[in-house]
Amino acid sequence: MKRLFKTITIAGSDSGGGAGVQADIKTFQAFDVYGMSAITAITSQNTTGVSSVMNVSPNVIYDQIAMVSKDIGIDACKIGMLANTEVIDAVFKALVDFKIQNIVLDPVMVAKSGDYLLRRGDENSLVKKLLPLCFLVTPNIPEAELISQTSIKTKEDMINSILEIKSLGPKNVLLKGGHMQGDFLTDILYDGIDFYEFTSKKVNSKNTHGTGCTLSAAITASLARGNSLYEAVKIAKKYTLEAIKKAPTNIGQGHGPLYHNLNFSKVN
Ligand SMILES: Nc1ncnc2c1ncn2[C@@H]1O[C@H](COP(=O)(O)OP(=O)(O)O)[C@@H](O)[C@H]1O
Ligand SMILES: Cc1ncc(COP(=O)(O)OP(=O)(O)O)c(N)n1
Repeated sequence: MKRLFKTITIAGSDSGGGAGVQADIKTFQAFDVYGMSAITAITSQNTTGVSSVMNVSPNVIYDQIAMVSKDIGIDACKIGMLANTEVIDAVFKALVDFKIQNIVLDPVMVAKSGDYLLRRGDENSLVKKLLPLCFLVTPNIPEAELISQTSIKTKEDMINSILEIKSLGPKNVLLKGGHMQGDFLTDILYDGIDFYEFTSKKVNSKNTHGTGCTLSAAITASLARGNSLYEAVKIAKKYTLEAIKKAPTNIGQGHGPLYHNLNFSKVN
């Protein structure tokens, strides 16, 4: 009988299917882990932007996490869109109450379309409450600039920002370089001792909606499967790059989604 590793995404729904819970569940499937969700918000979204958002009540978010924790169990947990401080508080309580481990936080703040997904001014709640609980936090460049209160233009700036973020409590930091200029993109991982660089050629494509969600969900799935953090990031980068390269060209008029249907169940 087959046994599956169990993962949850605590994130918002993207009606367009390219980011949020939809991207995470597709990614979990590609890694052959059992995917569950605690939906934090319903966004009316397509490849061009977000038109409306309905936040799920903090009690219901807590309850979703409680129900799957008590019955099914969670090997690794990805956190994406949390809309405001009340939601952050409910998620914090559930993570503590149910002693959830292997927490990967993608500190989602603004979508590629420019729409705010976390209420402006509530970033500090995310930092203060959730960062200390995280096994890994995966900011992009603008998120890292905001969290570390530094400006990032160079690799040295990336390192300084990472050190600042690490001092806020997460066990490990992965600063994604997708927003940097140049033909090559470098993500930098810091485990408190060493820095590891993951560099790949930049794919010239506008179909990159949901790259951050996909990467963090892939890391979560790979951790659940028992890989080390370094291996998990390496495999997740490979998956995300492949998914960008194979992105379909007929989905929407704006930033289209990635191609998630890759079999990474045997990649270790
Ligand atoms: N055009 C691209 N070509 C190759 N890799 C990319 C490209 N854009 C982003 N990535 C990679 O996708 C991941 C997500 O990056 P990033 O765009 O920085 O995050 P976010 O989607 O949260 O803004 C990173 O590993 C980054 O290096
Ligand atoms: C519901 C929801 N969650 C997260 C995002 C942001 O996703 P991300 O992977 O950062 O990709 P872009 O939106 O920046 O392309 C989202 N849009 N919706």
